[in-house]
Amino acid sequence: MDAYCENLPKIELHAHLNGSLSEKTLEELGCQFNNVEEYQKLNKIFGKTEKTLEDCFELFKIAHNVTNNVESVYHATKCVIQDFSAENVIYLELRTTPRSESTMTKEQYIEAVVRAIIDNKNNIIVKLLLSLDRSHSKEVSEEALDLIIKMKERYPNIIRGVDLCGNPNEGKFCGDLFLKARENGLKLAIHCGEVKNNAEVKDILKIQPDRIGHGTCIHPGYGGSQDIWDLYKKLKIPTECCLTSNVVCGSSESYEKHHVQEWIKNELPFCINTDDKGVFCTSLSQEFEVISRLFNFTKHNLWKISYDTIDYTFCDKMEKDSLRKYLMKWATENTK
Ligand SMILES: CNc1ncnc2c1ncn2[C@@H]1O[C@H](COP(=O)(O)O)[C@@H](O)[C@H]1O
Ligand SMILES: [Zn+2]
Repeated sequence: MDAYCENLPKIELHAHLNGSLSEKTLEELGCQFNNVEEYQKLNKIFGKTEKTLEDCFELFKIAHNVTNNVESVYHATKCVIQDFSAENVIYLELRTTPRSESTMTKEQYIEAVVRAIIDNKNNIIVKLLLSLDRSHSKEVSEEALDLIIKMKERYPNIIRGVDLCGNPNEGKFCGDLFLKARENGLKLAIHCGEVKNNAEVKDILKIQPDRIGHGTCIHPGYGGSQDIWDLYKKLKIPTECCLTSNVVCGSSESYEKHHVQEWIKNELPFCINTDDKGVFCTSLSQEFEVISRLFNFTKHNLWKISYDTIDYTFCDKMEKDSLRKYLMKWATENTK
């Protein structure tokens, strides 16, 4: 099964650039050995306390310290694309928060990421989602959104959507920003219910994002409420599940108790993702192995997850059709 998960053509829809850097990439970017170890420390403790989610947000600073100029942002993006491609990810939606540093503006940051995407599209389709960080002030986010809209007009085939990310215990969801993003042709993928916050989850669901991230605390068995779950079941918004991320951060008690089981039981749309494969020391193949073990999935079940995920991507119809064709052909050649 492990080889099958590795070989299966996969679709990754929830990967944060600076959380996805491998040990090798961090070293190439000049990261010290002890900082690389620190970046990966959560996976080693795997002990989950309430504090680990908070710890996690500290770790991104390690990557941010070495992706602080256009060359390093370009290199980081290139390496992450190549790493995903090497494990047979055929379609990747990478997300990142535009960041300014003393040597680059947010616009130059986005340009560097886009350039790396354009230069590294062998055997893989890559789209970009730009993130707003919930811990930033509304003014900062408004300005960032205007830039995102401008850049989307410059690169309409690459920049496809907006994400809301950042420490879920900080800041808040500003619905009007996302409505504006949508009016300007951007798709919405919003981190939703990573921690219990029923009022916010309701506000997010009400604007009907195209996808939600995690969805941990929506079901009543996981801190949500019955009316929120009923609303979710009616809307059937595809949920980006990131099992290892949730277990390592402690937002899920264990793989066995992960909320994805409610999606499976109720036949609700979900996809499997890595979130931050560098920080959590995972890969998309590994996430497929986890889910296959948990639910005794057959090869066909796993293939179907990959195939259904095409529906939830933010690419054009023609690209979706070509992905479907590719997976169909792969199935006929690999299912004996
Ligand atoms: C663990 N669950 C999560 N929940 C919410 N936001 C997360 C996250 N994991 C990562 N990020 C967001 O992604 C940024 C790093 O990548 P970029 O600098 O944008 O490429 C983090 O700073 C955080 O805002
Ligand atoms: Zn995330």
